[in-house]
Amino acid sequence: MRGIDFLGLSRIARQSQHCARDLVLIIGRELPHGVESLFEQFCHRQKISPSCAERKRVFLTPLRPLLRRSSHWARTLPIVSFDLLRSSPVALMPVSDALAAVLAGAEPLPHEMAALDAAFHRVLARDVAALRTQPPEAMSAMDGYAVRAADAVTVDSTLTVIGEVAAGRPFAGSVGPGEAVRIFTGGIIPTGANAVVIQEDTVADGKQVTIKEAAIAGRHIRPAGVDFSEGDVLLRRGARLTERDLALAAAMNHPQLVVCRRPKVAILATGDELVLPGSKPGHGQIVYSNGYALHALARSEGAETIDLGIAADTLESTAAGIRRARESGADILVTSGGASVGDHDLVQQALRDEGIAMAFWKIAMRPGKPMMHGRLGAMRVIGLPGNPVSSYVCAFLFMVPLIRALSGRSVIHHRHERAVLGKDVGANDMRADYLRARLEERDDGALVAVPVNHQDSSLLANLAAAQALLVRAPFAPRAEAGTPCEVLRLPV
Ligand SMILES: Nc1nc2c(c(=O)[nH]1)N[C@H]1C(S)=C(S)[C@@H](COP(=O)(O)OP(=O)(O)OC[C@H]3O[C@@H](n4cnc5c(N)ncnc54)[C@H](O)[C@@H]3O)O[C@H]1N2
Ligand code: MOO
Repeated sequence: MRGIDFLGLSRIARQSQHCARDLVLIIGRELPHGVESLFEQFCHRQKISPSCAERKRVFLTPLRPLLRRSSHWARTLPIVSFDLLRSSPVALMPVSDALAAVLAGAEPLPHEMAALDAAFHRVLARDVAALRTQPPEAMSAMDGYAVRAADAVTVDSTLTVIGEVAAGRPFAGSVGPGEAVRIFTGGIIPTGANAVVIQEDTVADGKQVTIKEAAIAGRHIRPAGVDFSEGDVLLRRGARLTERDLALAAAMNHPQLVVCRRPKVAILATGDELVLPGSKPGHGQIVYSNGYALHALARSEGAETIDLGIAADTLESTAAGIRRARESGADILVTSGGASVGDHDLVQQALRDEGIAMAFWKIAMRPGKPMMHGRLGAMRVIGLPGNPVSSYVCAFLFMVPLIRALSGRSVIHHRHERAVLGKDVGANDMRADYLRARLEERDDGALVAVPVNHQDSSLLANLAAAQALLVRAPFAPRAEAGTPCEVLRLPV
């Protein structure tokens, strides 16, 4: 038997139990000879049953039969997979566990004041109550005449105009029997009047006005407080302020609002091969693209971004980039590239040298398997894979909710939407799949998700053409066009 012993197996199983799942599968690409008996010994010592019954917490199973199986449990169980042939087992963390790890302890950043004109898209740190009643008094909704309805129920009644009220210029007197006051939209209804007759329904003649359409009590009058009353809480903590919210806050008489500080996201690319767009790439060079999507995505979520440029494929250069991120006071460091297992993939080592507390490396997802996450002091680190689609998809799935949580937003998760498959998809393996898909609308209004033909994680043209990620759970069975599926809409 290669590479696995009793202690190794125990370590794997202990690690697998740390992911706080009710049920865990330990999966080997193939099970080395003898591992079953080790597993039985392990289960015996841990007092867990190695058989397939419902009470068990840990299963050992070879991958192939599992993939062939389409029974309910194989499709729906959370999976932690370990390569049993390696002496140091490597876990692929389930997406939901990885997201929980990224979001662990992510509290809203400290509060600050923002003037209204700088508060667009900021996140409220406190509920906002109205400082006044709106409108503060009954107001006219139209240009016309404020009257006592009882005096103007008959067509052709003639009233004496005793004054005028415009927005901001109230009428000091009161309207008595047989009297009217000329009024304009936004004018305060004078005492005594209880209706407005619009000017199109009147004939004016000097100080006299003749009513051509019977008045109705309350007509064209906005009662005091019809919009809101002093003390009403109309904007809630955690809301990202829209332009409509800003107008409302202004009407509530708030010149500034208490918001959460924006997260600072530092972005560090790695790779000797990268050259900037517009240059003349040499043989084997690749045009840098990931950062453009990452900066824009982070900013559109309300973060401030810091560009740390491109580190060379050396530990020194990568570590220098990481230190610049710390010096800049970044809340989040996002690296791209160098996350995998190649000789030039140095990000993990550089982060470890800088003292990172690594939470995970490798997720059971496609694209994006080699993503890593950890903390360097207060700074959260998301190590994205270099492939452009992997880097974007991971940023969308993990960086965005983290930015939202630190920004203080009450809704941080992407919304899964129901759709139907636009074409057949094959059975999935142990990694959750995030297929780039176009969205179409069927005649009956149903949303149809059509996965693009080529899903390779280097294909930016396909990513740009997609409007959604079609989510396929680990071990999802083959599914035919027309069957329900779940999608995450990509930002527009
Ligand atoms: N033996 C294995 N090889 C690979 C594995 C594995 O498990 N075993 N995983 C594959 C997967 S999945 C991914 S994803 C990639 C990720 O690798 P890295 O994070 O180390 O990325 P790089 O090697 O640095 O780059 C990959 C690819 O992307 C290009 N790149 C990188 N940064 C940028 C950028 N800022 N703009 C545009 N393009 C970029 C880079 O030039 C490479 O072509 O590893 C697989 N390999
Ligand atoms: O999983 Mo990697 O992210 O395919 O390219």
